[in-house]
Amino acid sequence: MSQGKRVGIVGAGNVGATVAYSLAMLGACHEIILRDNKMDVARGKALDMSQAASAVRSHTVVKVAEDMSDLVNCDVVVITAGSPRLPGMSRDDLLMINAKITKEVIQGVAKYSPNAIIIMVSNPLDAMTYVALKESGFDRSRVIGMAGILDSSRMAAFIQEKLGYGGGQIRASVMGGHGDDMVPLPRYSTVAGVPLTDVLSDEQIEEVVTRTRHGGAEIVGHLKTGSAYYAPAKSAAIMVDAILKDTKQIHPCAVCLDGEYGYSDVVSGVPVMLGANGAEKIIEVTLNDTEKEMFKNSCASVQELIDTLNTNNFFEGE
Ligand SMILES: NC(=O)c1ccc[n+]([C@@H]2O[C@H](COP(=O)([O-])OP(=O)(O)OC[C@H]3O[C@@H](n4cnc5c(N)ncnc54)[C@H](O)[C@@H]3O)[C@@H](O)[C@H]2O)c1
Ligand SMILES: O=C(O)C[C@H](O)C(=O)O
Repeated sequence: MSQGKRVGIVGAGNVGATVAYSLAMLGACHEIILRDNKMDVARGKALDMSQAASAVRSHTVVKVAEDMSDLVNCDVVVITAGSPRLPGMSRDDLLMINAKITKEVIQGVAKYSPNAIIIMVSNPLDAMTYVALKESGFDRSRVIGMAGILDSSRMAAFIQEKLGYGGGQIRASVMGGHGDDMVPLPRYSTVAGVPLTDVLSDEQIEEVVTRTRHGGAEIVGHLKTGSAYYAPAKSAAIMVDAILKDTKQIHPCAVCLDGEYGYSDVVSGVPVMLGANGAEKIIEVTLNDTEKEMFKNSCASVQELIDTLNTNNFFEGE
C-alpha cells in the first residue's frame, strides 16, 4: 500500500525533521522530500535519516528539495515551515510572520503537487490551515491541520500522571481550536472504557483540563528556545500514515467547517475520518450547553485571527 508513495515536508526544523524520521522508521512511504531554506541543514538531516532507515531495513529514502519544484507529485505534504513561539509569547503572536511563509510555500505545493493532501502544522494552527485552504484552492477535504491528536495525547498523559495507572488505555478527547481556549471533553474521555468521571474527582479533572489547555506553553517554558516537537511530529506522522494506508480511522483534526456544529468558513478541531482522500468525513458529536459554549468561544478566537488577516488585506488579489 505504501509502495511508491511520496511525502513532502516543508520545514526541516524540529517538527519537520522529526516527522520525517518517524515516517522513515515506520517505512510509511517510499520517498520523503525535505524542503527548508537552510539547505545544508536539510541535506545533513536527509542523509542522516536515510542512513537510519537503512539501519532498520526500512525502504524509505529521504531526499532534499533544492527548491519547491522538487516537491513534485507528492501524495501528502506536511507544512512545518515557520517560527515557533518563545516563552511569554502566544501562538497567535506568530500570525503575520507564519501566514506570509505559509502563503509562499502553499503556492508552491499547489503548483507542483496539485493532487496532494496538505497537513498543516505551523502555528497559529487553525488560522494557518485556513490560509493553506485559501491559497491552495484545494477542496477542504485535502487541507487538514494537526493539533487534536497532540492535545488529546497530552490530556491522556496528564490523566495517566494523576491516576498512576492506565497508560496506553486512556482515550482523551479534545475539540476546538489549538489555542488556550481549546475544548477538552472529559465527558468523552475514558480509561480502559471506564468514564473519566468514575476515576477522577471534579477537581482533578479540572486540573487536567487546565494543564491540557496550557500543555504547549508548559513545554515552551522548559525548552526556552522553541516549542514541543516529539509529540507534535508523531501526531502528524499518525495522520500521514492514516491517509497513505487509507485506514478510515477517526482522529481529531482541524478542518474548515461548512455547516457542521453550526459554523462555516472557520477552521476548528473536530473528529475526522482520515483516508486516501484526506478528511473524508466529519463526525458531529453531541455537545451539552457548556461544551457548545466553549466550542463557540474557541471558534470565535480563530475567527478573530482570520479577521485580522482580512483587515490586513492578506488575501487581496485572489
Ligand atoms: N500544530 C501544532 O500542534 C504544532 C506543534 C508544534 C509546533 N508547531 C508549529 O510548527 C512550526 C515549526 O516548529 P519547529 O519547532 O519545527 O520550528 P523550527 O524553527 O525548528 O523549524 C522551522 C523550520 O522552517 C524553516 N522555514 C522557514 N521559512 C521557510 C520557508 N519559506 N521555506 C522552507 N522552510 C522554511 C526554517 O528554516 C526552520 O528550519 C512553528 O510554527 C510551531 O509553532 C505546531
Ligand atoms: O506550544 C506551541 O507553541 C507549539 C505547539 O502548538 C504545541 O502545542 O506544542
